[in-house]
Amino acid sequence: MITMDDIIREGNPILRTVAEEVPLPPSEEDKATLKEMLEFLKNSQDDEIAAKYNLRAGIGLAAPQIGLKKRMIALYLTDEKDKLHEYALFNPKIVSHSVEETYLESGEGCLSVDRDVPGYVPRFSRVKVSAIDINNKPVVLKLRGLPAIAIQHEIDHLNGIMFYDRINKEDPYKVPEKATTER
Ligand SMILES: OCN(O)CCCc1ccccc1
Ligand code: NI
Repeated sequence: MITMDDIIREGNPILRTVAEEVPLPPSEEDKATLKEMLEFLKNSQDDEIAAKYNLRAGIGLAAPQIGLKKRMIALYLTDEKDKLHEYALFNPKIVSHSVEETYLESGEGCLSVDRDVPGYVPRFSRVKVSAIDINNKPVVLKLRGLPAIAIQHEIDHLNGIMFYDRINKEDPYKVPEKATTER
């Protein structure tokens, strides 16, 4: 199982590389890895398992965070309407997005960043993402709210971008002009 020992921390150059597309159909090994990434998220949100293995709770994970320069991400979270968003995706791509921006009022964190970095992280309010699922089926996701924020955070990891790269350097709490607040 994936534990915090497997999570690459900032300073490791892997987090600053552009990950490679996964050749399709995905190999058994890549499918097993993607399943393990999703399993990690579920474990990290299970109080007992998280305490037993000292896991930090995460709603998303990108393959570079476990040292793999491959375009694979997993998401496991519920949105404000209590809908579960459980995704294990190969080669995700934002195909369109709103002009409108949003940001988490609490700011963002990252399993690869062992420190608080305060400030608003501007994200597109709504995104349309195309990807290949674990069964090699094409999927198109239209997301808003926390799921939209989370998938943008993960796709950023595939492009070597950390959440704090997007915080306004002069004024971290400057509200992005096209923004609505995500609480
Ligand atoms: O890359 C995933 N990860 O570091 C876990 C935290 C993910 C995350 C945290 C806040 C807002 C969006 C996404
Ligand atoms: Ni992260």
